Amino acid sequence: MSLLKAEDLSKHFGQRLLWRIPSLSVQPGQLIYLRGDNGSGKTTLLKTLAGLLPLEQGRVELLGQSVAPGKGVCYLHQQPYMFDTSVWRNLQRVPVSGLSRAALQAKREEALTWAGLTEQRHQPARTLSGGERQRLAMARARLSQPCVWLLDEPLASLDDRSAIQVLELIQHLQAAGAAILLTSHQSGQLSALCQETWLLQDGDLHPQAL
Ligand SMILES: Nc1ncnc2c1ncn2[C@@H]1O[C@H](COP(=O)(O)OP(=O)(O)OP(=O)(O)O)[C@@H](O)[C@H]1O
Repeated sequence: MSLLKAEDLSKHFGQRLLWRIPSLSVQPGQLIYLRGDNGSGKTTLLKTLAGLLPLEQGRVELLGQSVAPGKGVCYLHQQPYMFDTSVWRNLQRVPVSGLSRAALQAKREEALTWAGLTEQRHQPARTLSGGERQRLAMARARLSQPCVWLLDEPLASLDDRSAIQVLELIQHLQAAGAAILLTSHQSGQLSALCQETWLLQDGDLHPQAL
């Protein structure tokens, strides 16, 4: 069963064809490393799969339904946006419906602990380190329980320790059955973890051995 499935995708900027992708699919528990040179179109592909950019043609479906931003698929930018308030209030800014106040509070606490940010609870989010920001962005996203995570350079500018912390969160999501598609220019840290690599090159998407 595919979680995310896309067919007949293409993207142009003006006359320039960025990529053409006949089909792709992502399964539960899959961790896929999307590679490609600068400018090959990785970010544009992730945003297209997240429903954040309009389709020129074809379709992108999550469990058989057209993708819609924020519904089951999340896209996280390499420099996540931080609301200009505390870490805790950043979690409070995420709209979550269908939970009692107490259950929502517990869910936020769990997300904070999951991301290893309990000590930073009252810290202004904009003062967090790069790794802490990435982890807070993941904790916020987790509140909406996406089943597909599209992570754009989650390890960029992180030292080894911070990268390991982020990778642990990614592995935890994967173990829980989420599908993760991520880009990175630091292949070394990913080769042991990813089941599959996709190379975006000259407008085509190629599955590739690591
Ligand atoms: N809105 C836009 N209008 C015109 N060109 C764009 C637009 N957005 C992106 N591009 C171009 O499309 C190409 C692909 O950009 P994209 O950010 O998807 O590449 P990338 O593979 O993620 O690159 P990097 O590894 O450097 O992050 C680049 O040449 C970029 O300048």
